[in-house]
Amino acid sequence: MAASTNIPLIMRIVSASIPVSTRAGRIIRDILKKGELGIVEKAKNDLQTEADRSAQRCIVASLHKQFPNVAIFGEEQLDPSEKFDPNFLETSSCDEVLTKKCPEFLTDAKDEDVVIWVDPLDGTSEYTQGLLDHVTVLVGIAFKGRAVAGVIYQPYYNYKAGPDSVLGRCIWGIIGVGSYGFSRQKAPKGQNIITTSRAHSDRIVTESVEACKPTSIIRAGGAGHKVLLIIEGKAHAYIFASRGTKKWDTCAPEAVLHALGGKLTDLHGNAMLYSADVQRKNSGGILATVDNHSWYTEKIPEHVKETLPSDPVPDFMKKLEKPLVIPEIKSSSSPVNSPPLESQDSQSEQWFMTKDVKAMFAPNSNSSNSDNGSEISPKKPKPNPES
Ligand SMILES: Nc1ncnc2c1ncn2[C@@H]1O[C@H](COP(=O)(O)O)[C@@H](OP(=O)(O)O)[C@H]1O
Repeated sequence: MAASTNIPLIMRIVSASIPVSTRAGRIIRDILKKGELGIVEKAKNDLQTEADRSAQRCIVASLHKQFPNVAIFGEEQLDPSEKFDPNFLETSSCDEVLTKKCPEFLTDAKDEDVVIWVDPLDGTSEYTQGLLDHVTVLVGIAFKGRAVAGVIYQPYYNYKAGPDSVLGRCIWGIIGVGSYGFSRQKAPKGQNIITTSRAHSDRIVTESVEACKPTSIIRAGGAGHKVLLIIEGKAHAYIFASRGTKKWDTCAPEAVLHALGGKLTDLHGNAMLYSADVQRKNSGGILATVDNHSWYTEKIPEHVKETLPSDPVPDFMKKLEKPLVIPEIKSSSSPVNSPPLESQDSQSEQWFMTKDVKAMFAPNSNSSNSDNGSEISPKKPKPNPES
């Protein structure tokens, strides 16, 4: 049953996104089982399957039905005339979320403050190659342009563990509430394990990883999966010196990581921006860590940073009132140790309030991009993201 509207919006969206992403995960498994993947090459090295399409239809239709005035952006551009099977609508909610107290800075979130970023199948390339634990479903929730909550469903979690194991798991997090659904582990002491892309690597990606002096490198698929490697202590940092990922790849993982005291930023250490009018590409690359974030940003070569500038600040952020500091999340409250690196981060996150939240829905003047994904936006700004 859908949650009562007395409950703060962000809590209701997270509560709804857990069964929705779980359902999408089931769709992904069913399609692979049938073996009819319907692979389309959207661009060089960028695949889409029937699982991406069907999972997105389920997620977007289900969330839109429950939150008709919230903007939703999905990775896949789908044919709107295609019939949607109402059996794939999921409108239940997760009670566990609703028992948590909404953090104060999110209690008054209005429909127009919120954007939902959906990657129905992160790790598509790995899905087609049978590397199934790399696959995740990502539902990220942004408030006033920043990632604040996320759901990561891993449909093939436990798939090698035998027929008696429960297949799939759901990880979720809200900044100020915490992250749930996984077992947090320490990254090994005395090592510096770095994870990066396996399918979209190049010379610059490798050079940037090497500059951070890894003791070993894990080349893995999916932004969601790589953030899970960090929060479960299998890697110390996720580094991707490329503009290849988009907002739907990072919003949910960023929020889950941030909610437990970690950080996901661009390679400069600057915040990712997730309002409706941002460009879709993460043009400044990705750096995700639980500890020692600034140690890594300092190690990235300057010439790499020059080729990967931070996202341009969208118009609405330029009209900000004074920055608002939100509760700092302490990673030390959980058993995570530092990599063998010298400095500790002490930067506190800064959050911003806009004078006029509607401004964040204004179309932006950036150039267009053929890879916009799809949009359901009740305030009908035609986002015009830059490539
Ligand atoms: N050069 C590139 N071109 C297209 N997509 C890219 C890309 N680099 C990264 N991505 C996308 O970013 C996500 C994480 O990449 P990776 O698995 O290589 O770490 C994947 O999303 P999807 O699997 O949802 O398409 C991947 O397709």
